[in-house]
Amino acid sequence: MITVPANATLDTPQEAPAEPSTALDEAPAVLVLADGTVLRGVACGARGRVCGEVVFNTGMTGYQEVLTDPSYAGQLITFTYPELGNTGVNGEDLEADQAHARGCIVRQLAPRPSSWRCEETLDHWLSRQGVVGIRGVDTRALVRHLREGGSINGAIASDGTDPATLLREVLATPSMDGLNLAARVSTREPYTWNRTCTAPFDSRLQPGPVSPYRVVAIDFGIKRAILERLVAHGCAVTVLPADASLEQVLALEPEGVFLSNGPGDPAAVREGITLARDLLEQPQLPVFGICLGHQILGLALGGRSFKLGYGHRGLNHPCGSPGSVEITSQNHGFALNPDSLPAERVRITHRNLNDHTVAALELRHQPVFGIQYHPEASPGPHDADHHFARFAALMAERR
Ligand SMILES: NC(=O)CC[C@H](N)C(=O)O
Repeated sequence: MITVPANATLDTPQEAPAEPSTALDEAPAVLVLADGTVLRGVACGARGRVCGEVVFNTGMTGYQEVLTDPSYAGQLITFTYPELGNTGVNGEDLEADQAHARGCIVRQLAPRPSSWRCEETLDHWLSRQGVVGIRGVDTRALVRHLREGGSINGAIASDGTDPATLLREVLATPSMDGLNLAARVSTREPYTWNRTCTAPFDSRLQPGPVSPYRVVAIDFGIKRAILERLVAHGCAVTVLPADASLEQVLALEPEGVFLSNGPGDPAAVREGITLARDLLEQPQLPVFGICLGHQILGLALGGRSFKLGYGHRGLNHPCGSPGSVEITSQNHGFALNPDSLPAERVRITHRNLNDHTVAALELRHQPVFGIQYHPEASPGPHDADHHFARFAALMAERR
């Protein structure tokens, strides 16, 4: 029997701090594709209606990194992982200052996130970011449809717009292909970057150089994780806008130049292709391109790009070179035509083992290489992080 002394004052129980509201929107929403397909669901994120290319990502983690990756600018992303938002949203796992995806299509939104890093619910963050979402969609059926018919334009509406009206809007919306989307997401002003990720995950890192390698990164939609990995591998980075000229780059006396990832059709990034062509005239200047940067290198070499059926967007894509396989993080809708690359200058070093498309290339006689996949991961496996060390080694050799 517990007795409480008469003079004891039992504090009145403090009101538990109000949990952030996790009540989900129950308003109807609809997804319409350009081929007339209609999928009904429930609103989440921002209310409204958006049009864009409907793509899918098969990753089981990393929804926050994907939604903020500028490479997804203008796209409506379907997540095949059946429940999203499990760990909420935090202020660190961002690849840019804002979400760049326009829409989010999910099977189920976790009603109550659970993570010590959670700062707000995904639903609330999507709403603040202006990303129009739809949940309760049969994402398996949708992804099978996209795989069979290819990526396609579509629209999400949670503002009561009827499917027929929405279809007319989709059909009236021009394709993004052929547009220079990199120019829209690139920085307007140069800036420097010297932070690495808070938890360097690569214990194999060699001690950095006495003075960091001077790297100029061209921002076609650069992911923050790439900047962090360059710094982790001993670089001090100056980021220039997508339309930087050779003179602006060389004025910074770079030891290496990085061509970044980014959205849209690589053939439309004309200033970037011109710059890459000029950089290739500097025979001893190390150049490293990732994803869009890799494609721009290939185009600058006289190669041609083409659009994949439904793209590669996920975290488990095997890419191989003789004797080795890397499990890679991928997000691209275009690829380089291997037969269009000049074999006397270019060696294709890696292929995507799912469909044999070009996954990486290097120049035979210059310190230049391109990676179609994402060695910075974020999200995804870290198998390919060594490509950053390879870039650093090319600069170290020239010191
Ligand atoms: N992540 C990227 O850099 C994407 C490159 C290009 N926009 C593509 O879709 O292929």
